[in-house]
Amino acid sequence: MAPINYDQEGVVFDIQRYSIHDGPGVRTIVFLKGCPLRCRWCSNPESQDPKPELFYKDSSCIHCGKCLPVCPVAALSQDNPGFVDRDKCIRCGACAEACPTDALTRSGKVMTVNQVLQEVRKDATHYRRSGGGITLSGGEPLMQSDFARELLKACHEQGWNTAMETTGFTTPEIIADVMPHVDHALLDIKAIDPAVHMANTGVDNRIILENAIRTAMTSKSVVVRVPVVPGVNDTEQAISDIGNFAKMLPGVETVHLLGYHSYGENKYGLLNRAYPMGDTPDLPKDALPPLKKVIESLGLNCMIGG
Ligand SMILES: C[S@@+](CC[C@H](N)C(=O)[O-])C[C@H]1O[C@@H](n2cnc3c(N)ncnc32)[C@H](O)[C@@H]1O
Ligand code: SF4
Ligand code: SF4
Ligand code: SF4
Repeated sequence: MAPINYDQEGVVFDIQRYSIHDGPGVRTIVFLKGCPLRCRWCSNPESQDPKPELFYKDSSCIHCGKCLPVCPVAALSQDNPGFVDRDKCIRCGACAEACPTDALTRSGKVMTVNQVLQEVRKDATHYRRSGGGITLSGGEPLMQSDFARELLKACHEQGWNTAMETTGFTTPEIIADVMPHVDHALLDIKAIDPAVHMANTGVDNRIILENAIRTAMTSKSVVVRVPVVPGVNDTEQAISDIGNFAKMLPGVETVHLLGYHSYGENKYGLLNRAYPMGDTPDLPKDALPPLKKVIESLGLNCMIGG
């Protein structure tokens, strides 16, 4: 195996410590920026653009004007200081550094594998006791495949368990390159019907379904995850289609059902974007147990949440 490149850089938008979700034991979740999908319900809209970007919180702006002169490309307006012309913005972050109230903040920073390791190491004693480790999430972690691979290799070198939340929308070569370094793959399947998938995520699901088979054949443990979204896949038929697909993946025994929530809505506002789900209510709690039964009737284990 090639030596680990600890200087490999990636764009990380969050590191969450002490998570008890997204893999076994206590986990540190490292969120990588960039995603080729545009799921209408995505709870992390700041994850989608591969580069760092600005959040602007109007209610925190005191109109001091300190952000205006530091912008090298005049992407901020005199009349509405925090409003960002996102086509002009070169993501330098100077305005966020100048802002005294954090009305402007930058999401995403370039980190090396070594820098992420130093952060993750703070939880390492909990990994040993709980069988936990690191989970790569996003965004789509496979969009930064070189960084993901080197980070996963470095974690294995430390003896830490690795997991990845992915939708697998990438090339077969990247699956073959990265997935052998993942102990637990949490594989999202959002819809089997190609038209439904395209209309709600912006991409064809053929690659995803083919790569799900490749992932199942490459990874040590794979769980299929389904965000259950009203009007998209919250019917017994849609869930049964996903269950039947999961059932034929080698080694897959478990499906997680995640009910749609609108927790990410406010972040769309901070990015000056409209929320694609409008006022769609969160999936009611009683909608999931019957769908769980559908999965179980296919001979699979099913967990609500995950
Ligand atoms: C933020 S995604 C990151 C991983 C990858 N991009 C994906 O979608 O699988 C992590 C998990 O959150 C789920 N998710 C995203 N938005 C959601 C929402 N509004 N409600 C419920 N689950 C959501 C995804 O389906 C996925 O299982
Ligand atoms: S991030 Fe840089 S380019 Fe973008 S608005 Fe702020 S100062 Fe201007
Ligand atoms: S520096 Fe911050 S508080 Fe001052 S005008 Fe700019 S966004 Fe508003
Ligand atoms: S694949 Fe995941 S990160 Fe990408 S848009 Fe969909 S939910 Fe968001």
